Amino acid sequence: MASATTPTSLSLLHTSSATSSSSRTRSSLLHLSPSSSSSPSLRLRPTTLRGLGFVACDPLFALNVASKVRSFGAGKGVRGIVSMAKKSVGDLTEADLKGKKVFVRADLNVPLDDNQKITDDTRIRAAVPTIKYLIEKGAKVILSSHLGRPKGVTPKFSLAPLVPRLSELLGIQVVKADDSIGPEVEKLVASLPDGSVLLLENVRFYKEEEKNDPEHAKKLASLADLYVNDAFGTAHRAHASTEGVTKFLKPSVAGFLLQKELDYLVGAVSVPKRPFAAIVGGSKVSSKIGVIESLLEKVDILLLGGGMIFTFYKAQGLSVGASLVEEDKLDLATSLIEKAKAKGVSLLLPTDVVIADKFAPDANSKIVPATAIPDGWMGLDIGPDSVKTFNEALDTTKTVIWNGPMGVFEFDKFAVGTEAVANKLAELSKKGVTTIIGGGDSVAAVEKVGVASVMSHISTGGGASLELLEGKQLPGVLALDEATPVPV
Ligand SMILES: Nc1ncnc2c1ncn2[C@@H]1O[C@H](COP(=O)(O)OP(=O)(O)OP(=O)(O)O)[C@@H](O)[C@H]1O
Ligand SMILES: O=C(O)[C@H](O)COP(=O)(O)O
Repeated sequence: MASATTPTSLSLLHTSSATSSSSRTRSSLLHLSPSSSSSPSLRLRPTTLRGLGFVACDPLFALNVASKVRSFGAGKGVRGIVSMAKKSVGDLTEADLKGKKVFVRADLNVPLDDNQKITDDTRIRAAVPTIKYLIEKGAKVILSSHLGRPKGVTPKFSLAPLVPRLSELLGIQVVKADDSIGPEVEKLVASLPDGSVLLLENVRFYKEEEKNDPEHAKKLASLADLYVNDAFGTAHRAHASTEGVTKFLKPSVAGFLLQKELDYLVGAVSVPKRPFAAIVGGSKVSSKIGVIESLLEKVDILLLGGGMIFTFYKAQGLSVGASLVEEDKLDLATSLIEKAKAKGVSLLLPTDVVIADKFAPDANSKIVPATAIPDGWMGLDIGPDSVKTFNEALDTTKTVIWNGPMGVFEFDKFAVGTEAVANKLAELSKKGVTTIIGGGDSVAAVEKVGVASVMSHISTGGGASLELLEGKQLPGVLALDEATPVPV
């Protein structure tokens, strides 16, 4: 169990001087002096972080890594190591595509307001390059997606509101089917001219979709000659339109968006330019255990923020007032700290926090050292000293991945730490650091700050990006055809 005593001089996290089999270098020591009345004295000893070596790659991507790594990260559009493992839509030529019916699974699961207006079209825009490539090569695109989690046919989850924006972005009128299988759809498919797009109705209107029913997959597949999966956000689901259809359609290849997501979330993360830092925030440590454990195998620096830090503080014997704590995860927090130490990863926890007297946008707030959170107050953001330290650590890096906000960024008063991280990453990105925003609320934060366009990569996946960062393999990706190996 964690010690319940408050240390007088707490080394919140120190890195190991132990050497490991990896040639990563690490050092930095974060000292916290709880006796200090203002902010704790904090010293990040000069780091000697240098990008020296590689970590072990996921087996799927081990092939040819060494030869590809030199070119990786040269900029957007680079075909990195990961995309080499799966056959790509870019491998299909005009001869392969002209006049062919191509079943494209995209993730067009976009937010709609009460008037059925799209409030964020990112996922539609992200699907455009693959569709454009196909229509320019004379293919007949049969486009499919889910929207929401309907139980049976539900008009408010129809894909109809997406047609105008899709047509506008593609520069052609997209035809919409009222179903995703059946004779009416078959008729529409038969009448498609080369270079056109037919949007099927929400594939989740059939329960067989999520059950990955083989007969249903066969019906979807019967509409087309070949298959392109570009639905990264749904690639962690083994559904009929993401996995099942691949059994009946050859070739089954990856779209450009799927490739790019894998290039960054697996490629850049497995073989990063070093030093490599991860910033992990969000509400609970329990939902990020897999991500933290997996990243500890790969990073040189790990910065933690968000609600989860209070479980770490408590595990270290600090008082956390009314802050969010997962009592049953105290041992886990301690073991993650130990693991970081053993791996030689510099794990930095915030040294000061913004506390509030209630969980509300208009709460009274103040900045206190992490060691001095009064009873009844809750930490809702990281403080300015922490931002400074995080920035200093980030200044040493060449690759950064970020998942999860630093505080309750939905309330302006407690959005400062999250926005500071977003701005820092934008600054680093402009200097050539590879910056990857790993989905979920951190994407929303980056967009709120208006720096989304400068990041190296912003994931369109929530659950899918988390699963990838946990080191899991995605069924929608695994089902695709292997690429022809490239000689080393
Ligand atoms: N100190 C805190 N106390 C309570 N909640 C917090 C704190 N810091 C951040 N949060 C909340 O954490 C939430 C995000 O946590 P979550 O674990 O869902 O992160 P995420 O990875 O960005 O999202 P997702 O899992 O949807 O991809 C936000 O709603 C934010 O308000
Ligand atoms: O929004 C998402 O994360 C994807 O579209 C997947 O949706 P799902 O969680 O309903 O499968």
